[in-house]
Amino acid sequence: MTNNQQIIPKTLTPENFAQFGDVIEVNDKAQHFSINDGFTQRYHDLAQVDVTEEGGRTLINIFRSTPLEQPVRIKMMERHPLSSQAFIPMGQQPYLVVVAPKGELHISKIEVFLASSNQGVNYHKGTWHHYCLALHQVSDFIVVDRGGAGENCDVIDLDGSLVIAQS
Ligand SMILES: NC(=O)N[C@@H](O)C(=O)O
Ligand code: NI
Repeated sequence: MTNNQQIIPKTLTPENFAQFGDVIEVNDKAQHFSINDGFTQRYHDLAQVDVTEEGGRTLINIFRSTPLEQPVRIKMMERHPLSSQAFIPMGQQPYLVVVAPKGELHISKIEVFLASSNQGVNYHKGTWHHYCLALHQVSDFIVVDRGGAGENCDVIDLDGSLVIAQS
């Protein structure tokens, strides 16, 4: 039996997520301006969509994700070496974001964030992450990622000894 190491999720902010990717949210630091006769504020260019390597094209998808049993054990990490991948929640539930810096995966570098339903995330190319982790109820996410040739998903299986504190 491996030792269980419990990880307490951090609050997701653009600053503490910067090494992994972008946080897609309305905040006063984001570039924004009035459009549509003043009836709309455009929060502009919030994430670096990077999908064109090796002739890739943009895909817009919906992921309908079922929550895993709590407490969530981290049993895998994956990365997309050819593209970014963005998750934008469509519902009202928070969700978990599990990431590690690009390059060689170091278990000790895994970080867990609790994202609110008002926050999307965009993993930069090569950022290690767990697949989509909904909480509390089946949740839909708009997912912007890459379609095209080439292997774009490296997966590493882990032993589940990293446990995310009940969220
Ligand atoms: N497999 C797939 O399309 N989804 C994963 O990449 C994920 O991050 O959820
Ligand atoms: Ni992914």
